[in-house]
Amino acid sequence: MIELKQVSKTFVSKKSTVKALDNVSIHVKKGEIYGVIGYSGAGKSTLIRCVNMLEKPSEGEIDVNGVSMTKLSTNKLREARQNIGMIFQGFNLLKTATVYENIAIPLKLTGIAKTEIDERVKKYLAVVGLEAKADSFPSQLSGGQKQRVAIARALSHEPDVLLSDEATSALDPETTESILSLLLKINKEFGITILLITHEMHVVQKICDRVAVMENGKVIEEGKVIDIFSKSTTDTTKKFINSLFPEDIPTEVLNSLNEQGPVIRLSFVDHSTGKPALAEVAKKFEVYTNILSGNIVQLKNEPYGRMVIHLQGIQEQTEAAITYLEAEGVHVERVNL
Ligand SMILES: Nc1ncnc2c1ncn2[C@@H]1O[C@H](COP(=O)(O)OP(=O)(O)OP(=O)(O)O)[C@@H](O)[C@H]1O
Repeated sequence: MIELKQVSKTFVSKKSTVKALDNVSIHVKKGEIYGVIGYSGAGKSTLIRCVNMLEKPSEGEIDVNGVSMTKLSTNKLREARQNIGMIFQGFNLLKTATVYENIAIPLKLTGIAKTEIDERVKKYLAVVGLEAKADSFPSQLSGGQKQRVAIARALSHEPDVLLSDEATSALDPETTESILSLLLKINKEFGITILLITHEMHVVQKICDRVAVMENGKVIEEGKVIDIFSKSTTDTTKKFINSLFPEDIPTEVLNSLNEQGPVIRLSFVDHSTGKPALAEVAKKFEVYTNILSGNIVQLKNEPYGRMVIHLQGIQEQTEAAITYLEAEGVHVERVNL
């Protein structure tokens, strides 16, 4: 549905040259929610802005729903953009227009008949749960409500693709949850393909099917969210995942525990793997298992858990326990400093 082929973007000014995108290739499939995560300056905004040609790539090709965006004339590009909705961190609503008008005005500009506009505004305000706010002005709405208006405005053009540029970054945690649920709902109900950029792993965890991790303009890891969680290879990706599993074990405690037996980090997909395997360890081997921290997060399609455990016992037994856990499909990492 969205394909970036070897896309690069270089910003050149008198003072500097910045390669914001460096040979990026990703393929977002029809109907999926695809996340791009990275720290500030990684190139995420440039990437998403290239998809609808708000930014023109220096090299490479971009296809959206079979249309080669990089080759379109200005007129054709305007047409193609109708098929690509976009929502922003700052909502981008017209302050002096009502909620109704914020959705209706852009529709009018595309030449849609008045009755059809009225139908669409009402339909999509209902989808985002804001029928009662049609006559309100943006200043009378909360941040979450403003983002809902922006989502209704994007949907009213009935696009195949929705681009989300840090749409929840300015919202509190509870409102973020409700907007993420809304994005899931519209993805499911309308089959809209969603490409989102974020710096919050929580957003990827909750709603994405696949994810690309960006650093210095490059995609450094890419794949199904569950695979990135369980098999990440780069420090940057690990840091993003670790943000969901705070461990906070003081250095002194860790050092003193390691003297009495290994401290290990277990990760597992599905509840059925981690905890039962640990219970078996306690039965089968002469080791005491002491849980130092643990958390299970719900990914879009499956749960993923992590625990930090201290195994106390003679080395032969603790090593046998680790081998057993690995054989049971639990990923084991030693926690040393
Ligand atoms: N119009 C521009 N002119 C010059 N440099 C730019 C321009 N836009 C972005 N850059 C540079 O390109 C790099 C990538 O920026 P980009 O905004 O795409 O990153 P980002 O991952 O979205 O970060 P943030 O979350 O902070 O916006 C940065 O070094 C930035 O300074």
